[in-house]
Amino acid sequence: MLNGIVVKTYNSYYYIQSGSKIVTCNLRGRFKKERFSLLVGDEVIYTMTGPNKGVIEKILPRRSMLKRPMVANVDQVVLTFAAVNPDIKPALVDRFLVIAELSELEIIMCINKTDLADAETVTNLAQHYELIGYRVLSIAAKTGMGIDNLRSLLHDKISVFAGPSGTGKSTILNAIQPGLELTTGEVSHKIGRGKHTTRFAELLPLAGGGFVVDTPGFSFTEFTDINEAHLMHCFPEIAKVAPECKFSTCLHYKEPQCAVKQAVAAGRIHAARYQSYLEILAEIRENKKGY
Ligand SMILES: Nc1nc2c(ncn2[C@@H]2O[C@H](COP(=O)(O)OP(=O)(O)OP(=O)(O)O)[C@@H](O)[C@H]2O)c(=O)[nH]1
Ligand SMILES: [Zn+2]
Repeated sequence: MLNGIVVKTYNSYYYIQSGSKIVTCNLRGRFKKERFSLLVGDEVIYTMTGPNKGVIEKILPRRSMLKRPMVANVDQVVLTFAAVNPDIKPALVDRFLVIAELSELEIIMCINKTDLADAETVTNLAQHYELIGYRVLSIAAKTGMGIDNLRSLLHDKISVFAGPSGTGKSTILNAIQPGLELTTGEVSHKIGRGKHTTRFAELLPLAGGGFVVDTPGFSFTEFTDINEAHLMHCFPEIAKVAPECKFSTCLHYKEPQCAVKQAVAAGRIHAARYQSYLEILAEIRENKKGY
């Protein structure tokens, strides 16, 4: 019995990475009967049936599951923004943060292209998110600044990159390990992967251990899978204060004696973050009306 991780699926075959080798496996019939969908990222036990060929005997329990893209056992999301070009849009950052929080993965924020911005701008940006409690790395993929740091955070983990277009996701990956390229938005359009073609993500192995998902996560920022009451938990600084609100059902909107609104007025919660919260709350309500 051997242990491995599914790095790719293709035509009912599963490519299992075990140490440094790849074994092509299929599933025992009983799994097919159970209609179990084995995902990239799943850990399995297999036996060899020939040179580089095997059969999957057992699927180990999943630690996590990311829906977009569908990958099991992802540990963390690296949210990439650019200090400039394209300039950081705080409201867009907040939307990405909410979706990342929904996935319940560890979040690493990367502020890239710091070579193009002045030091003070970068420090202020980083501080804004650090104060909320996020881990922020200021990097420049082009010059290599901060890349060693990021590489060490990816070690032995399964990581997915996400962030607006043009912020440097592919460049960062290439700086971390030349040749390890993300399948970017543009590329997938070029080869015609429309929304009707199923496409499964793959895991790209990192030289020192760990994997990166080959396609960026959750780029469509719509809030369909979330309810109003849960939204505050995607804003750590709001969730922290919320228990002090007069009403336990407080959505921190029009309710009286709201500790969140008081914290905003006192400057303990950033007004722009609260604004993002209200905007997303309104969107969730709008979506609900459509049902
Ligand atoms: N000056 C500077 N330019 C950078 C840096 N990182 C990336 N770029 C440039 O920014 C542009 C976009 O980089 P990509 O790596 O393609 O960005 P991406 O996030 O993968 O973009 P999408 O594929 O659209 O999602 C390219 O022209 C890169 O050369 C950096 O640290 N500094
Ligand atoms: Zn409240």
